[in-house]
Amino acid sequence: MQYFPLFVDTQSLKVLIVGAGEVASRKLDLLSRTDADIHVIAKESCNEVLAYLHKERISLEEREVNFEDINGWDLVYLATADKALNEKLATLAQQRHIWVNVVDNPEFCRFITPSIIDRGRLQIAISTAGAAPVFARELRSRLESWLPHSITPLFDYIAERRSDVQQRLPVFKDRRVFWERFFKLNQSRFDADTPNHYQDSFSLSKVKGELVLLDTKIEAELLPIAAMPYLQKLDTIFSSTALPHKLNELLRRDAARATIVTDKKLKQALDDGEHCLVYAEPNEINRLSVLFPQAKRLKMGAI
Ligand SMILES: C[C@@]1(CC(=O)O)c2cc3[nH]c(cc4nc(cc5[nH]c(cc(n2)[C@H]1CCC(=O)O)[C@@](C)(CC(=O)O)[C@@H]5CCC(=O)O)C(CC(=O)O)=C4CCC(=O)O)c(CCC(=O)O)c3CC(=O)O
Ligand SMILES: NC(=O)C1=CN([C@@H]2O[C@H](COP(=O)(O)OP(=O)(O)OC[C@H]3O[C@@H](n4cnc5c(N)ncnc54)[C@H](O)[C@@H]3O)[C@@H](O)[C@H]2O)C=CC1
Repeated sequence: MQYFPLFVDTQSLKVLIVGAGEVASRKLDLLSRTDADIHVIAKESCNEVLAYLHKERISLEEREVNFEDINGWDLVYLATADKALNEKLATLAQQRHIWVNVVDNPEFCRFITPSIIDRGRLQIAISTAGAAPVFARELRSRLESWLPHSITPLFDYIAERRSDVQQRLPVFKDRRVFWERFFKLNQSRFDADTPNHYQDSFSLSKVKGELVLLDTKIEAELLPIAAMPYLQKLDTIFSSTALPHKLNELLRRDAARATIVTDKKLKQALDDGEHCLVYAEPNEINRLSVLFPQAKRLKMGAI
């Protein structure tokens, strides 16, 4: 992973864009939605950039850029059509520890711009590490049509209720179960039923734990897609051997890990409502599937 995705707080972030052509205006379409202070320096500006000036969203200086301009910014975008100039300014920015993006030159980028699906609090960023921006754009259009715009107020609604849920359900695990129930009932819609789904998620009866069994002979990449929701819900993973890397990638990252499990301990965890995975030799998995007939035994291509 050469490029690591992270989400930057744009409040009081100082951003400079050099160049005000088509590409600069595309970056501005995204940046203008943030809280950042944006300044543009360009000899000439296209109409789209001027529109942001007229809306007072940016400040603009129409002139040649100079080396002293690359000072005192958090982020700098270089979008002039002059390759040598962009490279020189990018090198200066790097020397001054300013994060820099050169629109047509990943080699000189400290960070790159992803394709973004903007649903308010929900932000999805897609990158191909520069390999195929058009693929990123097309994946974005598919996700855009899949995620309704009403998901924006849904996440505002949820954010306002986080502390209510924390107070009403003091145990961490109960809160997770609560949110899982809520999203199952409500899906990604926000409508008149959403408050009912919210209340109903508190009152549903306590869910039972779940045991998932996987034997060491089964390769992670051959597991069916239907197995993924089980792997993503796990509270505890029991295994006396190291997990193969590919399997580990599929498991819920913050699940607890334990090496040895007694039958008694496993039963207790299930009674406590935990989702458990046991990864062990086929003989041990055979034994456990007799002992816990309700367990889901993962197989290649099917459950
Ligand atoms: C490395 C990166 C640096 C950066 O700009 O941050 C970069 C670099 C380059 N882009 C080039 C070309 C094009 N870029 C687009 C579109 C987008 N490019 C974006 C990001 C990025 N572009 C970063 C990597 C992102 C990633 O990880 O995938 C998006 C996501 C965001 C945005 O720009 O706002 C936005 C889609 C937004 C959306 O719609 O969702 C299109 C298509 C179009 O215009 O519709 C074309 C023409 C087709 C083509 O050439 O592929 C070229 C060749 C220039 C040349 O040949 O002259 C280079 C340089 C090179 O490849 O060396
Ligand atoms: N148009 C596109 O879809 C893509 C373009 N690119 C590349 O991105 C770069 C920018 O593209 P466009 O926005 O289309 O170019 P453009 O020519 O429309 O805009 C360049 C901007 O930089 C300014 N500028 C140039 N020299 C300057 C200087 N010395 N001081 C201050 N401002 C200066 C110009 O006044 C103008 O505002 C180009 O290198 C292009 O090859 C890369 C990917 C896609």
